[in-house]
Amino acid sequence: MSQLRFTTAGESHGPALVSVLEGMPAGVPLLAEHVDAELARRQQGYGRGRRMQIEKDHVEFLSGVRAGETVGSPIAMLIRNNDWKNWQDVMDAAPREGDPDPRRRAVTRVRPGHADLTGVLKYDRADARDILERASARETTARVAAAAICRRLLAEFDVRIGSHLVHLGGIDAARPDTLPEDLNAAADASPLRTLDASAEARMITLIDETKRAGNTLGGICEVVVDGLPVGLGSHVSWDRKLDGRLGQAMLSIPAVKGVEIGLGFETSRRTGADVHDEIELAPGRPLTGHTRRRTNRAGGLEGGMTTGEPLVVRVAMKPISTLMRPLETIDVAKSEPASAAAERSDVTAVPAMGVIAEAMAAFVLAQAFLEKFGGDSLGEMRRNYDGYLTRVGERIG
Ligand SMILES: Cc1cc2nc3c(=O)[nH]c(=O)nc-3n(C[C@H](O)[C@H](O)[C@H](O)COP(=O)(O)O)c2cc1C
Ligand SMILES: C=C(O[C@@H]1CC(C(=O)O)=C[C@@H](OP(=O)(O)O)[C@H]1O)C(=O)O
Repeated sequence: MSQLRFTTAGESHGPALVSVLEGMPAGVPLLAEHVDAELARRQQGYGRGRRMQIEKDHVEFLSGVRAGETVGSPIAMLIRNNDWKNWQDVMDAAPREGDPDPRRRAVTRVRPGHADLTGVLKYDRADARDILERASARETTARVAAAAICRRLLAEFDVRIGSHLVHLGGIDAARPDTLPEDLNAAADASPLRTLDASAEARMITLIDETKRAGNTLGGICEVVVDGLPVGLGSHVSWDRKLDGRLGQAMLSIPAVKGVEIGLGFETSRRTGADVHDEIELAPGRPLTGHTRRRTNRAGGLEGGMTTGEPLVVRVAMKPISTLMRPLETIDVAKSEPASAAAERSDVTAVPAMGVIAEAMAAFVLAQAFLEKFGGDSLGEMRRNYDGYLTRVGERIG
């Protein structure tokens, strides 16, 4: 079992979210503002609904951090839901049939594409609110908080994680051959987190039109990680392969339905000569053992291990399932056809999904770092890291 793990708790309209991260070494510099900066990035993105105007996510450390440094013990975090004050009576009371406020009635017109129907059947609940409160992507706030600490650890080893939106609702955003040095600074500067202003303008028009039609949109983000050393993960067992672990982490994000590493699905359409990355000597590149791939179609992974080239993962999100012009469904209380429940919703949340995908990558990579370099303190880990790179550097050349 990996030394590093996290768990989250909390309902979307409950008092707060909780995140507990265990296994972080002592000595990692950490302030609440590091976490808050990532929480704020997750809240961005044109196309989100009213909820994001209500929340201003802020972390409170309850344990594991002293005077701006981790101390090695579990780090418990609290993020309060501002919307709680508007929902407290709904969340505390049993639903009331016939109440004039629709929020106080049970959610029975289950939404196609959300967890509502499957959840009420599986957990034997009369009110789909008992399901949707936890299925909600509000939970990803707690993931981003835990991962912000993983990012702090990785930053100590000059690992940088960024993402940008490359597709929305049928419109591609151009991907420059050379990504900006600071990918997130460039992406975060625009409302949809693209690197293509002209495609983005068309996407914004599409979001506005889709909103007027009561419909929703999905899209794709690309996560890029640089600064990784060769050899994180392992080829020896299925559950140690880093590509498999990244795939699981990405697919656990609500509404994510596809993951590609490097060229991904495109590799199946090409011959080997146009897929595999030729290798050459490259003195002065310690992270790759002084070698270079002439291309990076593998996206930085071979045999379930990092090659030391940038890690490139694309993540696809389906359209949001709450439509303001609702789809047909059934009412599980009345056993009759109905229009799906719809109160408020995002039109699209793909830019936020990109930040969540970065977070999941940060967690999996921090796990892999700790497995490779171990250590109860940052200093111990650094000595192991330096020793490994020295050894790798002596192999070739
Ligand atoms: C950042 C983010 C925001 C989301 N916002 C909404 C929303 O406003 N309304 C909605 O119905 N689904 C929303 N979703 C998607 C649902 O949470 C998701 O579709 C649902 O939990 C069912 O899970 P599945 O799509 O993975 O099967 C959002 C997802 C993410 C990642
Ligand atoms: C609260 C967040 O996302 C929510 C995810 C979500 C869902 O069904 O997944 C539904 C919406 O919540 P509400 O029903 O309160 O409007 C989103 O706003 C968040 O990202 O912080």
